[in-house]
Amino acid sequence: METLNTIMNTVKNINVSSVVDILIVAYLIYRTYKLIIETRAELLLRGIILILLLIPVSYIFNLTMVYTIISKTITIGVLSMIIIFQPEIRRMLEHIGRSAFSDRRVLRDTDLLGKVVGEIVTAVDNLSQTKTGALIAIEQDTGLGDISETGTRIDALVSTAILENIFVPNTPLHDGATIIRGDRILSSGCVLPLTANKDISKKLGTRHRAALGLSEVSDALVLIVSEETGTISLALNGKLVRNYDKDRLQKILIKILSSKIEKKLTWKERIEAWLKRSDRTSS
Ligand SMILES: Nc1ncnc2c1ncn2[C@@H]1O[C@H](COP(=O)(O)OP(=O)(O)OP(=O)(O)O)[C@@H](O)[C@H]1O
Repeated sequence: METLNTIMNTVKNINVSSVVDILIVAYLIYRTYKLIIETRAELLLRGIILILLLIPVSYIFNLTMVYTIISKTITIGVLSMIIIFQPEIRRMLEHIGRSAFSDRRVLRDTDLLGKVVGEIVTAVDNLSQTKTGALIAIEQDTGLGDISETGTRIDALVSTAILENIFVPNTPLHDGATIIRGDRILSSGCVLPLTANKDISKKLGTRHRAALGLSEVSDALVLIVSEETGTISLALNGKLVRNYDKDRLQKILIKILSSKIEKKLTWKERIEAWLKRSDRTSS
């Protein structure tokens, strides 16, 4: 009866600010869960939940030693988690920042997007056929300004010829990554953060590890051409997918980048884009 009264009192005290409070906390928990579930932190999270469940269990069954050890080490545990999950926490904060203040960095015109992707894909395909090692990061919402400053500024329109030229072996800019923002090549010879993921194949060297590393801390699309095999790979959100051919690569890049366009268009722009599309199909 007492419990019921407490519940009723709590329900009565709920007001707008408590609803907002609950919604914000629920959103933060959801985003954290989604981020963790996509990363190597998932197994660690399961371990933490198990340990946390031990607190009430040890209390109920009077397991004094277990209870004391877990409850006394929990503060150190939280601190360690912040250190261990630093990349994931950073990504989460960036995700939140991105949703709150969406910027206009990505290409907003479908025709231009098709052209830029076409230039990149042709370059990557040609580099793959000549087994020329390459690393290209396409910026999305996470700004890559700090990364681009580690290299040499190019600031040229994206073109197959320039991209191929950049990666010619033994030329000054071929080492490191090239960063693309919108329809421009921002800079080349950039240093990317290496992944600390121990699960990836030992056969993959630092080029692939650097691509994965950047994809873990940003939403960039990172393309890799292997110097050894000519294989084309794509790193995105901490995952590496290998063996792309020209068509598949073109499709996936258009799909991902155009989904960003749709999201960022205003209603007026959406209607204009729709009218443009129907004009094209009727003529
Ligand atoms: N942190 C980094 N940031 C950017 N580029 C890097 C980084 N580390 C290595 N690279 C690039 O990767 C090249 C070395 O590639 P390595 O052979 O180790 O990688 P790999 O993954 O085995 O690729 P490949 O199949 O092309 O040999 C370097 O010459 C440099 O251009």
